[in-house]
Order: sequence, then C-alpha cells, then structure tokens
Amino acid sequence: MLDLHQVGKTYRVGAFGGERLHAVRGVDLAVGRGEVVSLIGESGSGKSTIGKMVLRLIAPSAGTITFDGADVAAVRGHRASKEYYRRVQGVFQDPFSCFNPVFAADRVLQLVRAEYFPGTPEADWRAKVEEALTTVRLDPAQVLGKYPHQLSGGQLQRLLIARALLLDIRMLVADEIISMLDASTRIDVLNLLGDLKARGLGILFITHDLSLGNYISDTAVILRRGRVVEKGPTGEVFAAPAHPYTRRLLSSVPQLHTTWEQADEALRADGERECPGCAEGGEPGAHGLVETAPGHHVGCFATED
Ligand SMILES: Nc1ncnc2c1ncn2[C@@H]1O[C@H](COP(=O)(O)OP(=O)(O)OP(=O)(O)O)[C@@H](O)[C@H]1O
Repeated sequence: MLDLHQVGKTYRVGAFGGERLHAVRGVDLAVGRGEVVSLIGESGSGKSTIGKMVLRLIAPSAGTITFDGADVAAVRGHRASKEYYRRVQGVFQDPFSCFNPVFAADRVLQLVRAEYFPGTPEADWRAKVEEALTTVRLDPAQVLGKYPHQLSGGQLQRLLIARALLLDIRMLVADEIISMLDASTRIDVLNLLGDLKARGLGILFITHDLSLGNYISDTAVILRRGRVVEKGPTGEVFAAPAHPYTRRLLSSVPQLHTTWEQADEALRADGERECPGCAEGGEPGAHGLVETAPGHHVGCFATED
C-alpha cells in the first residue's frame, strides 16, 4: 500500500535560508493493509516530517513515496488531491488545535459532506455519521451538538478519527495522537486503532514513546537524526535490538527487573560489538541497512557518535 523509497527532506534554515538541515535521509519503509508500523524516535529525529510528506503537506527533497504503486508526487490539482485524501488521512497530537472553536461537532462533519458527498440525502448522511461515531465508540447523541471546549481530549481525538473514517480511508497517519491524553483514554484510543487495523486499515503510528510502539505495532522503525537505524518485526526489535542506538533507547526506559547498574553494564559490553554491515565489508558510515534476521534490518553503527 504505502511505500517510501530513499526518501529525504532538507529544510532551508538560518538567516535567509542559507543553511540546510537534513531532517530525513534515505528512508525506506512500507505499510501494508492491516499493518501498524510505528515510527519511533526522539524529538527532532524527523518523524513528523515523514508523516507530513506522506500527507503531502510538504514535498520530499529526495526519493519517492507511492500509494498503491502510484507516485504521490504526481498527485496534483484539486480532484486528484481529493481522491488521495479520501484514502489517506492524518490525525495529530493536539486535537484541540484541529477544531474551529465556534463549530459544533456536526458542523465539522458537515464540511466533509460538502466536500466529498454533496449529493448524499440527509437520512443516508446521518446513518453514515452514526456508523463512524459508533466505530470510534462515541455516542452521536452526546457529541453532535457539542463545541470543542465541551468535549474531552480523548473525545476530540476520536471525533477526528471518525471524520477520517467517513471517507473510507485505507491509511491513517497517527502523529503522537496519544501524547496529550490521560492514561485511561490512551488505552481506549490504542484499542480503537487495533479495531481499525482489524478492519484492514494501514496505520503509520508516529511516537517518541517506545512502550506505545511496542504495544501497538507489527513493525517498528527506529529513527535517529533522520535516518532509519533499525527496523523489523516489533517483537524482534524490542527483544533483540541490534543497533547500539536502539539498545540505548531501550535501556533508558526503566524496567522493573533491571537495575541502573545492570543497564550500564550491558551498554558497556555493547561498545565491543561489531557492526554487521561493516563486518560484511561495507564502508563504515556509508553502507545501507543489512538484514540480520528475517525482516530485521540494522544500519551502520559508525553513524553512532
Ligand atoms: N519547517 C521547518 N523548517 C526548518 N526546519 C524544520 C521544519 N520542520 C522541522 N524542522 C526541523 O527538522 C528536524 C526534524 O523535525 P520533526 O518535527 O520532523 O521531528 P520529530 O521527530 O517529529 O520531533 P518531535 O517529536 O519533537 O515532533 C528538527 O531539527 C526540526 O527542527
């Protein structure tokens, strides 16, 4: 479904845009039907930039993004964009800033109707809205007449997902959508994403939170300074992290059965491990990802500093 091939993004920064910041470099990743891929990295690692490129909010500086084999860069004009967004939608971190405060929930959904379903009879539209709201476990009678300030963060986040579902989307880019929610609502939204996956949706789940990535995804992609340093089946990446950076990230998450001293000791031992790509004769710092186990790829350790 969604494929990124050697995707890069360079921003112009500094006075008069004279400097360049390589926010994303040579990223390859794929999200299939009914698959959740988590894109995990620290702040500034380029996660949102990747999400924005998939959503066509910014253009890649290098590489190609395809959806169902068609180049996303070739999507031009109102009609083609509309078709793209009928299938690919994004939900972002702060649900409060995504809504116009003077629009009640039903009016927000009416905007979708005006754009995508202008000829739909009122009764059919109501049935469609009720189905989308019920899917995200919102009670239509409770939310439809309400304004954003009368709804909780979790309800607004679910309303955003319902709005996306009205379009029969096939791919959802979920950018830190759990971060601003309290613990009990988090689990609700995570379980909702699980339901959507079961319905065949592909989800690119962007997070800085390793435990969320571990909980929800089939595939984990670890991003560092714009590069993928490791990717593979989530269970495998978390149980047997191959790249020193992934190991460091995992060791920085407190674990009940491990003391700090044990974690430090494990990291010291890491210093002696050899990069699998360099061991195969790859050029340090320049070789690509190598497969260390089926579907488990790791980048050069030499990019580590
Ligand atoms: N429009 C922009 N112009 C210039 N630099 C940008 C722009 N957007 C992002 N950046 C820079 O690109 C890098 C990657 O940013 P990005 O927002 O993709 O990271 P992130 O991993 O999503 O971080 P966070 O988790 O904090 O949102 C950062 O150094 C950021 O400052």
